[in-house]
Amino acid sequence: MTMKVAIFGVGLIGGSLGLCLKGKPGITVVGHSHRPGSLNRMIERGVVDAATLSMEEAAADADFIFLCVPVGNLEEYLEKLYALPLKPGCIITDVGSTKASVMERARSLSASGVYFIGGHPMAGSERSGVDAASTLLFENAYYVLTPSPDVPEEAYLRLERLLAHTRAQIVRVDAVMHDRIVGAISHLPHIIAVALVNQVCDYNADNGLYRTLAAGGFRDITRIASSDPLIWRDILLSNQEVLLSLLRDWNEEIAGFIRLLEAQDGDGIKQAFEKANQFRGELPERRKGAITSLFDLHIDVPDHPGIIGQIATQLGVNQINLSNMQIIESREDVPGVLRLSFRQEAEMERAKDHLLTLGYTVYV
Ligand SMILES: NC(=O)c1ccc[n+]([C@@H]2O[C@H](COP(=O)([O-])OP(=O)(O)OC[C@H]3O[C@@H](n4cnc5c(N)ncnc54)[C@H](O)[C@@H]3O)[C@@H](O)[C@H]2O)c1
Ligand SMILES: O=C(O)C(=O)C[C@]1(C(=O)O)C=C[C@@H](O)C=C1
Repeated sequence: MTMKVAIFGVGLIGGSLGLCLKGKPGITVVGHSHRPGSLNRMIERGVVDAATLSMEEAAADADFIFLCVPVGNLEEYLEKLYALPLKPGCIITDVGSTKASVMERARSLSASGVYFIGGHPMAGSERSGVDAASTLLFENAYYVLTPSPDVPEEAYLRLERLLAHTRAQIVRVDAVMHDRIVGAISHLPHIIAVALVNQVCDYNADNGLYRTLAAGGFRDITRIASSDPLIWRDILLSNQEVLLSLLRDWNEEIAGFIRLLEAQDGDGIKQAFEKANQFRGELPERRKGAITSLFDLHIDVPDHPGIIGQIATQLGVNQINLSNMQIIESREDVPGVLRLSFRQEAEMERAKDHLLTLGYTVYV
């Protein structure tokens, strides 16, 4: 039996979902766009089986409908969809970065036999559009679902089964709680990144050295300032109350630093860094890649061409099965620059012994 999945808004997130679902047994993916120019691109990019400008055509007989449009357009899409004849049992879900407002609107629109389950994959990028879509975007990320209490468990489980193709971990969260949490760990950081870049720009635009010298720290903390302005306008407006309260707390945090500096309180500054180090060190590491591996080695390798090939060859010659290999771009959380992953602990131990005898520095 074939399942039809309709995706409205085939950009970064919609396109990535398409890549995860298209070609899976029994699944057909249809993409909808409001712009004629986008249809060919989504087909060329291979994220959907078919593309249409017609909402009716996309929604007809769909088993699942994903709304992947900007947050500010979700309500309008919901209203239009609920006015169409939808397949009984159809599940409508969204990927919007806020959940309370869309859940409320969906509640007011309910149609018999059609279920709305709010969704939000906690993975993304500062890039947007279908060209930025990736099969691996959701792998090992958390994917929040916010079903209202009247959604039958059967429907929830059906969506959960479909989303297994994303390889994300599904987590059920209350919509209001969701908005409070993502306000703090996603929306406020975007505001701060933008404010930081704008502060440097506003006060120093005529001194090119600021741009030249902007190194790792500035770039790390401001990557997300390059995010799509329209997408973020909608997200921030939709989470207004939560953000206003967080920004007041932020003012307090900054005022604390002003006081520490004015008082030349070195211990206080050190303590602030120690506290942040500890909390941040406890964040679970996110891993992306085709293979979920269990046993990892980190090794330091000298930076010269061919070294990675040599290590892979040395392991291969010794019949040690390597599952995955990753160069670690950001060294902040882990020692070593190369991660070697093994399915079996014994295999990892053999690799460690072998690499040690070859003189590498190895961390388990
Ligand atoms: N970017 C992220 O990191 C991220 C992560 C998780 C969730 N989200 C959420 O996913 C949704 C889509 O974001 P994205 O990053 O994929 O954005 P995107 O710009 O890459 O994609 C949005 C898509 O919606 C389409 N669209 C349809 N109607 C539109 C309209 N009236 N105005 C503008 N665009 C319209 C666009 O053509 C585009 O294909 C948003 O609700 C966002 O909050 C984003
Ligand atoms: O990695 C990024 O670039 C993101 O901004 C992703 C991010 C986040 O803040 O973590 C952004 C918005 C989403 O709704 C979910 C994830």
